Amino acid sequence: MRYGDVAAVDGLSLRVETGTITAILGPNGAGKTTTIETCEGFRRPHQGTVRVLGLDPVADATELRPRVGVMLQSGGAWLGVRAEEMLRHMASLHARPLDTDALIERLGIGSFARTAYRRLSGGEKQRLSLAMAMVGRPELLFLDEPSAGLDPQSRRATWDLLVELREQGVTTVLTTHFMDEAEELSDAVYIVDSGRVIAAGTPRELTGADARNTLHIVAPAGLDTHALAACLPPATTADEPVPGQYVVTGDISPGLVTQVTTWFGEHDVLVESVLVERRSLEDRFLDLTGKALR
Ligand SMILES: Nc1ncnc2c1ncn2[C@@H]1O[C@H](COP(=O)(O)OP(=O)(O)OP(=O)(O)O)[C@@H](O)[C@H]1O
Repeated sequence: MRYGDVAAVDGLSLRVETGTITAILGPNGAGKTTTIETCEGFRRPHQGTVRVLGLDPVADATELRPRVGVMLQSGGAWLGVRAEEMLRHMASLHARPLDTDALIERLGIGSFARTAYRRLSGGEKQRLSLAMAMVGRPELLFLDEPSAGLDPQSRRATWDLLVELREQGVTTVLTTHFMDEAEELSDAVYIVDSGRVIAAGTPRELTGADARNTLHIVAPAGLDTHALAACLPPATTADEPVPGQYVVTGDISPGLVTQVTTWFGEHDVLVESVLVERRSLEDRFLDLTGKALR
């Protein structure tokens, strides 16, 4: 996908399994919105192929629209319409809508149900947009930054709803800047940067097995870290960046933790604390690109 000379999405390939939550994670300008809007049929790709539920999102839009719920980054409602009116209108367009009252309750829409769309706060608009995307009981949900601007309580309510929908077989594709959202909610994560997928997998795969974890040990200062490293597997490092705080990096397995604490014991050193720090998606992103997500 190009905007003039800008290649916003270039050779990006992703596949979403039915009944899962997939997160497209990346920094500003990575191409997340362009990707999702292309899947929604709002943009026609200059090259490549997009199939959504086996259909072409542009050519088969009429067939696809009733089966797909879309939450845009902004807009999607008339300025003067009241929040509840808009949601009930959306529900009336679908054959088997969700229980609108229950949705209003779950997403806390009741407190602004009679407020005109243009007067809603950012978070209120966000919650209404989410409800509008879900109310038609879609097979597939596209959510562009669903929890941007939400307070922690609304974020949690949103996550719980998405998990429930997954239990009912709904497939969700969402974009996010939030590592915890991707890590906690999604079955698959695509990390994108500069319009390309730079890593993909389950959150566990991305942060676990092949990612380097860290073991932090607090113990008396000045121990010989070279001697410690020499006892450990080849790809493991041992340092004392701050006196009395030791850091071991590598594939931190239960066996390695035992090896390290045994080494301290053999040197007659009482360890004060041992902490295993798992690499987060943010660390992984930094490893891959050298830049922070936000
Ligand atoms: N309508 C447009 N005209 C020109 N360039 C655009 C347009 N929309 C997006 N771009 C450019 O395409 C690139 C990808 O933008 P996109 O909105 O897809 O990124 P994003 O990952 O969703 O970012 P954000 O997290 O900020 O929403 C950016 O460089 C952006 O400046």
